[in-house]
Amino acid sequence: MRVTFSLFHALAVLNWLLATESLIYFSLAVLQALEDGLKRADADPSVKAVTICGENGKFSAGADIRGFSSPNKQGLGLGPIVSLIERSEKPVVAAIEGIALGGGLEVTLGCHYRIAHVQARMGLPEVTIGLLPGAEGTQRLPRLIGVPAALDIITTGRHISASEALKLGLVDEVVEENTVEAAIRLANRLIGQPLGHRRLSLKPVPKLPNMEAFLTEALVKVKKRAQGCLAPELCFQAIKAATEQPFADGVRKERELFNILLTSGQAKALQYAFFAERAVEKWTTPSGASWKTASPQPIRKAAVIGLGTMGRGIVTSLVKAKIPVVALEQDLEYLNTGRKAVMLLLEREAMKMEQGGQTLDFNNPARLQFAVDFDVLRDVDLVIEAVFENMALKKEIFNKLSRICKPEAFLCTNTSALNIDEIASVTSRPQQVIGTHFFSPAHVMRLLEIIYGRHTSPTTIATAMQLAKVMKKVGVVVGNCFGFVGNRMMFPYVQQAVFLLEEGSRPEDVDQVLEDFGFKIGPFRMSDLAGLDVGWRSRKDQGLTGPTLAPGTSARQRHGYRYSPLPDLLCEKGRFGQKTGKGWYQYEKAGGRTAKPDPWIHSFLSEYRDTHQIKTRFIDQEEILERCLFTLINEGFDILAEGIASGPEHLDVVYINGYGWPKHRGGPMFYASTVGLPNILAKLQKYSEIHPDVPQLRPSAFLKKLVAMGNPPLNDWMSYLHRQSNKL
Ligand SMILES: CC(C)(COP(=O)(O)OP(=O)(O)OC[C@H]1O[C@@H](n2cnc3c(N)ncnc32)[C@H](O)[C@@H]1OP(=O)(O)O)[C@@H](O)C(=O)NCCC(=O)NCCSC(=O)CC(=O)CCCCCCCCCCCCC(=O)O
Ligand SMILES: NC(=O)C1=CN([C@@H]2O[C@H](COP(=O)(O)OP(=O)(O)OC[C@H]3O[C@@H](n4cnc5c(N)ncnc54)[C@H](O)[C@@H]3O)[C@@H](O)[C@H]2O)C=CC1
Repeated sequence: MRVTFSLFHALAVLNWLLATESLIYFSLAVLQALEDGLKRADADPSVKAVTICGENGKFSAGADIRGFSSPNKQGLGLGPIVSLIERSEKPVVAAIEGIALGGGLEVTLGCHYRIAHVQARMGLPEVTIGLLPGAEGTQRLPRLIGVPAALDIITTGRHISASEALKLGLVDEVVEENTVEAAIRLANRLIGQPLGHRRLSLKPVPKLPNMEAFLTEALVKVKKRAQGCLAPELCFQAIKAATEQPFADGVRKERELFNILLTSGQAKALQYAFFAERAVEKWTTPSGASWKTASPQPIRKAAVIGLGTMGRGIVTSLVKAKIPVVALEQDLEYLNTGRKAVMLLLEREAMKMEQGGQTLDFNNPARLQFAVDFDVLRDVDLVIEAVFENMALKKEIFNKLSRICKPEAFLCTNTSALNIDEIASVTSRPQQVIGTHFFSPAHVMRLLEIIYGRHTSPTTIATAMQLAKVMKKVGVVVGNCFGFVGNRMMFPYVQQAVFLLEEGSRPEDVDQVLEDFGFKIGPFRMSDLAGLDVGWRSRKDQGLTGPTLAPGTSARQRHGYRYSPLPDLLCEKGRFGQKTGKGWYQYEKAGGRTAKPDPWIHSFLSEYRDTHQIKTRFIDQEEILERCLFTLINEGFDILAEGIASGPEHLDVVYINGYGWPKHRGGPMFYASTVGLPNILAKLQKYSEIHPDVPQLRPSAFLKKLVAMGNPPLNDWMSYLHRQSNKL
């Protein structure tokens, strides 16, 4: 950031570079230089007006987030600097280009006027990193744009466009040309004019006829959206203070609330998640392939095969990303059903986009084409297969694709668990075969698990990662194993949930504990939503249930380990979840969404326990939480040890973006580090002794090693993988 002194006697401009670093966020040095520059401008009689702008076309991304966890908390001095700007007797104009976020936007609120470039984005995203705008932003913004708009921007942290900012009155002017020059021109025009009415701290908060009722209702909404996250509610409290107290008292309240958040575990977890998401972009594989050296290929046209639950969402995402797409089904009947579903999704998306001033063009056959004939795939650059989860079918499709598609085309599978190498083996181009595992609903969920096989080339991985970015998804590169990262960790979690039902819990008890922990939905609500038949089909294919099961197999054992047939029994009764109106819960109708505890399930479980002579016991919340979460985490340690993921942040990003893990708890591996690895190990050992026939409860060797090495911080875990430990 720099301060530009605009001289009165001519349009000569003195540029004063405040920071030698070209960072877009504040360091302590930038803040110091900003303060010094302002003081010098005030003291210099030849300076008549001041313009503040950023370097390299970007105003500022706010404070350096890493500074919040450093001992000398960088950025804490910004509030007084914003006041200093506001008090200046010389007009100060902000020239906003690129981004003005967090403390960056708060600086502009101290300025007397704000000019933004038409492509600039603004926002106060502190809430997303567990904080609130602590440089007096919660007090100035409501005074400028009113309480409802300020509440929306501060409690959601969303970015707004320059045109929205202009409508809200957040900026005074939007320009298409050089913003700094426009700001200097304005600054020169303002010289000598009164500034009192432009100082936000002196203005009252605009009144609403029903402020109290509005705030009461708003708090309910904020809390509902927050799902256990502290920052949105404290943002609300700070804004409420602006409506009730004079500016100085409001600022004191803002500081008090900011300090609560700053020292909370939630802020640490959310800031960890911010950097984890960026760290996974820099992918590497054990063979040495890396984002640094691999170049993505352009995708000018794509195809999706199968327009079921997943295919529909994938097509929608591709259309939204402006990639022309061919959508293919097995016959005309399926095609028509799929087409209707896709069009409905696109219409809804178009409506949402229109509200934000954007358009979505999908009625053009050059953008979206429906077909049943594989021949139309000859010119596509990339295919995403999303047919039934069946290896024989997937192999048939890949063999066909390999023969029909042009040699350079990439072949992707949306399988949720199957072996990528086996699928690739039937093609003549295994180096261009990759798993692209979307999550349901695919046009909404941000995660894209990208699974490389033994022969997958670095170019293919880079292309899939680039595709994720274009589709506005978070790509996470992982290795090939049954269930990859996400589902492999999910299996023991769901398995424990079902075992708990056998032992005495009810679906709603287990779900409640995990939802209270912060999951968007518990494991049983989630199974009902995804469809119980999906897992049933997979278990039948694995020979765990169904006609291929060896006669005489014990009902509750497979391969010598504990097995629960409960989900199979439900499917045999046609209870597939929401789609059939009955699953672990009952619904108002087939396709219904509101889960109600089902007395039928309660008596079914009771009969089941009687049949298998299981003594029902009361299971407390602690046991439910520990058995579900610690087995999931335990599997995560095995995944790391096997090199399936290159670091714990990969697992955390997968869980936050694909499985509804509460972001303010930082992901399962971060959570494990906060609980303490010795505690997790001790609990797993305890439960494993009670249930020796459940291998998933046996502590991972890597977890044991980390505990033996003294419970190192999460950042260091991977360095212990290949180190010898003589303590084991
Ligand atoms: C900016 C982006 C939109 C850019 O996105 P994109 O182009 O996609 O690039 P990225 O890959 O995301 O980022 C590139 C690169 O930059 C890194 N980075 C980006 N922003 C930051 C940042 N703010 N800090 C650190 N690093 C950042 C990013 O990690 C990438 O690097 P890599 O990881 O190496 O790849 C996007 O990046 C974005 O959205 N950034 C975050 C923006 C944000 O959240 N800003 C808000 C920050 S918090 C803030 O600004 C608050 C304040 O400034 C308030 C000051 C505190 C005042 C406190 C006063 C109260 C005093 C009370 C205490 C008193 C004590 C007492 O009295 O006792
Ligand atoms: N449902 C979910 O939540 C998730 C599913 N997946 C995976 O995505 C894939 C698809 O799953 P769903 O969409 O749920 O299945 P689905 O059963 O809803 O849809 C599959 C579609 O594939 C079509 N199809 C079958 N054979 C075909 C062929 N030869 N040619 C063209 N189309 C054909 C079917 O007609 C059907 O419309 C599976 O591999 C599944 O494991 C992955 C993530 C989540």
